[in-house]
Amino acid sequence: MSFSAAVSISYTLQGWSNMLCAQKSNPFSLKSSLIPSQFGKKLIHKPLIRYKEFSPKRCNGKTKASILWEQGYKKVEVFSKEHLAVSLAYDVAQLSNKFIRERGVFTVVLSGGSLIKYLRKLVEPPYVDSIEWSKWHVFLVDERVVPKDHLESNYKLAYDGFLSKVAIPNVNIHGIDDALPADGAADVYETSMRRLVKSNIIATSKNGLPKFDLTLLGVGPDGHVASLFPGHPILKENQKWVTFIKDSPKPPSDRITFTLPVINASSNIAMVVTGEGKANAVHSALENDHNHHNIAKLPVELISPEGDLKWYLDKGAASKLFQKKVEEHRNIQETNFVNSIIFENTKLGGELNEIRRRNEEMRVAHDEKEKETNKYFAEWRERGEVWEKEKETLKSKVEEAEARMKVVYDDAALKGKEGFDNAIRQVSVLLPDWNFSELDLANTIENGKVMRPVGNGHVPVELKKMDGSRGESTANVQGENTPVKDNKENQGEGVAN
Ligand SMILES: O=C(O)[C@H](O)[C@@H](O)[C@H](O)[C@H](O)COP(=O)(O)O
Repeated sequence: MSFSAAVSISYTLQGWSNMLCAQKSNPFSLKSSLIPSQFGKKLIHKPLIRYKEFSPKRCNGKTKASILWEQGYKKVEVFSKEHLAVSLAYDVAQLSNKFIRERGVFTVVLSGGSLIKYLRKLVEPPYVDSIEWSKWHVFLVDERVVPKDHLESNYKLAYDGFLSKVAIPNVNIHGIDDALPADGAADVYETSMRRLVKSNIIATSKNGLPKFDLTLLGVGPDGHVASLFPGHPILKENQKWVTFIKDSPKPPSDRITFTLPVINASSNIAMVVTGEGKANAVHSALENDHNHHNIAKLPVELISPEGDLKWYLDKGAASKLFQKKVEEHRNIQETNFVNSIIFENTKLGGELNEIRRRNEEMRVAHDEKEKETNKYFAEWRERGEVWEKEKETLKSKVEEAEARMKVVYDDAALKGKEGFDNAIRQVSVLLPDWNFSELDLANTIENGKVMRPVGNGHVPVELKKMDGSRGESTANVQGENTPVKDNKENQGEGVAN
């Protein structure tokens, strides 16, 4: 099983773009759900994918999902500190099983520093009991030239924190000869490595270099790895497997260290880096443009193994990595925001234009209606004037008719029934619209009044009086034989016959 296969992660984010879709619990979560859709195009929100080789152990307790991405050949995973230890133990156990199965041994190289504490899960169940510790051979990638029980000793650090708690035989823990000075200690260490290569405990790379199964490295804030410091000449060492340094910028000054080619010959390298102080170094290693050859590279940038390389980072160490992406993301958000405003404006502009258009339509319709109404009023005014004139004409005709009727009625009053019938005839001629037929046929004179039949009785006939009002007509017509004289007197208006 290769390192990459072993590095099965609990949750994997596919590629850079999807990194932006990480869960909120993740420090790099950018809440892509807030990204506004842009003109129907939505940023695709891919769910976290559960990796096939997911191990429940990796998600125990408060451990959280991590972010993984690959940039070129580099695998980088960002964890909470707890999850980092859980994940690292799982991966180391997988590699241990793989190499022990394939080679019968597992050669592991340790650096000093904080790395040791991140191996703490290996000394707990299930690993403490399940790993074949007896098959392990442990080496130190660098060592301070101090006694093994010295507080500065990497051997002591690793032994106290890890090696003494698992069943690795002491003979398989390869520390330096602390009785020797740095140069001697480096030589002896290399010699014993050569012996182990010969006996096939340590595998050999195609360049004839020792090929360790797993090298676990820490990184200094200045970008150093092992005891290979920035700008130091031993960075160029390509003959020796193990060299020494007597002017280490990080105390103590005297150290031995694996050379860069030996480190890079490893089958697997795990870079375990935590804390914001390492963010620049991590950024240089993972995001620097490596085409700029004239810029002096940090030692960490020179880690480029034949096998697999994986970075185990915490939020602090990874904090500079995402800036470009965060910036890009922010730009996208800003662009989307501006676009959405433009879109809204355009929409509102459209709506406004529509309202203006409808308003204009209504104004035109209103004007039309007003014109029609004015025309209508003008017509009616005109008609009214005509009617007024007609009314005047009619009035004078009515007056004329009334005057003549007066003569007729007066005459009728003088002549009684016969005179009345005569009057009716004359009035009929004068007022042809009036219906006098009933009157003609059925009128009778009762008590001196002209009556007409209604139902079983008779009612007085209404005729126009001389003053124009309606009333019981012919009050003066009292009977066929009523003397004309009396009628004339009753009428109160003498009319010449
Ligand atoms: O002996 C040493 O000083 C270490 O081997 C050194 O290379 C160490 O690994 C880094 O400085 C990171 O150390 P931290 O992880 O403690 O920062």
